[in-house]
Amino acid sequence: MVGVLALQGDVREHLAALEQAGARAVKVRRPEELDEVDGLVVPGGESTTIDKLARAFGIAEPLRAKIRAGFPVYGSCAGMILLADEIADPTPDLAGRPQESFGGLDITVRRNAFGRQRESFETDLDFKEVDQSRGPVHAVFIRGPWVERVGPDVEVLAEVDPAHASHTATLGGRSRIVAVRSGRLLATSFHPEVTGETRIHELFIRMIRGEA
Ligand SMILES: NC(=O)CC[C@H](N)C(=O)O
Repeated sequence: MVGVLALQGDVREHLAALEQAGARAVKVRRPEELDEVDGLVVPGGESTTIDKLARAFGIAEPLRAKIRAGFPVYGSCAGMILLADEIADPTPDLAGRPQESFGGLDITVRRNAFGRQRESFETDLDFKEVDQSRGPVHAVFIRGPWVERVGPDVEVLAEVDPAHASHTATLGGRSRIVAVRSGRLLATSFHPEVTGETRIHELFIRMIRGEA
């Protein structure tokens, strides 16, 4: 059974995508519920809000500990930010306390890297570790982050090619990393759960089962 962290964000879409990819999926909000699932999806939404709510619900620390112990987690968009060990531009809250992440992935992410809402875009990606015979992965980016640094144990699964994006200026003429994996942690800057694309969730389910 796979959980979706249900504090804020597009929880329902991830539950549906997991079911479509062949897993049973449930919402997870409380620390006890973490122990009932074999892996967790951290959805897209607003990473500062999810961070604050996770601390308020007392689930941030238990989740950090589980991640350190090898628990499989897939983070999409805000979820990628929450899995990153380092946020390039952490937003402080009203008390001046900087945004925190759960961490686990040895990467540095930049929030809203492609620009604001109106710079949201879609593109096709070559995505490693998924069935290529089903074509490229169509990716929707909604105020997504990109990955600015990857550690030695992090595998890059997909990059946005500046030639394919409407973002030549933002990208500065270079490709940007938008999907990574390290051990049993998976993260994408984009939202496969909104396009009917099931291969990323299928990959995550295979990772949980130890098949990928
Ligand atoms: N679609 C998303 O998840 C956007 C992420 C959001 N910009 C953040 O920084 O948390």
